[in-house]
Amino acid sequence: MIELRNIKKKYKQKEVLNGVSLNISSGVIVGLVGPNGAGKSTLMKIIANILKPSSGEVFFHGQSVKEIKKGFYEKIGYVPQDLALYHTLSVADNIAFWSTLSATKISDDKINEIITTVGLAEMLPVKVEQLSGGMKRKLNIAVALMHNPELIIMDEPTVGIDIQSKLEIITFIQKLKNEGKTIIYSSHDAYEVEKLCDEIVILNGGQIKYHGLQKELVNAAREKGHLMDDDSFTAVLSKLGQW
Ligand SMILES: Nc1ncnc2c1ncn2[C@@H]1O[C@H](COP(=O)(O)OP(=O)(O)OP(=O)(O)O)[C@@H](O)[C@H]1O
Repeated sequence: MIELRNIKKKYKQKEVLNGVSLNISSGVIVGLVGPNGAGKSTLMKIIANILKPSSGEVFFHGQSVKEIKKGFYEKIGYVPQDLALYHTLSVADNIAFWSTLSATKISDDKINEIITTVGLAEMLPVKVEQLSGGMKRKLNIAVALMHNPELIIMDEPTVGIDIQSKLEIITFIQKLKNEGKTIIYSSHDAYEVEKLCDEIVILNGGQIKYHGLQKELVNAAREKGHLMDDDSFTAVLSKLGQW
């Protein structure tokens, strides 16, 4: 579904991505992991076509995203790391605003469905600034997904929230996968990456150091001789700088 060919990205003189090539199949959840500053957010923005690479190309269903115009943004949902919400507006007004950005009309049924699924139906009249951190995160996800995209890019969507909200969001993402969505998911949380992701991509030093099944990651780390405190998934994710 998504193919990255030799993506490079420099911010001024600083090289962040240095030749990233990757294929992502439909219907999988891919965990994008790596140490702080590895370039995960940069790569996700490039896939979402909201940031241009310095060189290289992204293909969506075989077509370069440079050539796909408006239709591309209808097919993807991008959940940014920073909240993209109007804090002085109500939940309902945020939904109304974001739904107008979609080229195709989003039905009230679809909006109600997603707001109910993320547990915010009772909060529609409440201003965003009065929501808890977890509720804001859920709304941030909901507004990015109202148009029912087939590819979902989520950049640390659960950062800074309590475990209960985190579990609810995990359940919601599993539901999206069961609906056949393709999801690229960045997180530093070993628990949720292990629970959610079918495949793992490790980004470090501007390059992909591993792309394979999540279940095989611990074995791969052992075979590569990475030092781990134990054989847990958490131990591998805590040492990504070694890759
Ligand atoms: N707009 C920008 N201008 C200059 N440098 C940038 C810009 N955006 C990111 N960087 C730098 O690029 C590098 C990669 O940043 P990026 O946010 O993509 O990493 P990340 O893997 O998502 O990090 P984290 O896990 O901490 O969120 C960092 O060194 C960052 O400081």
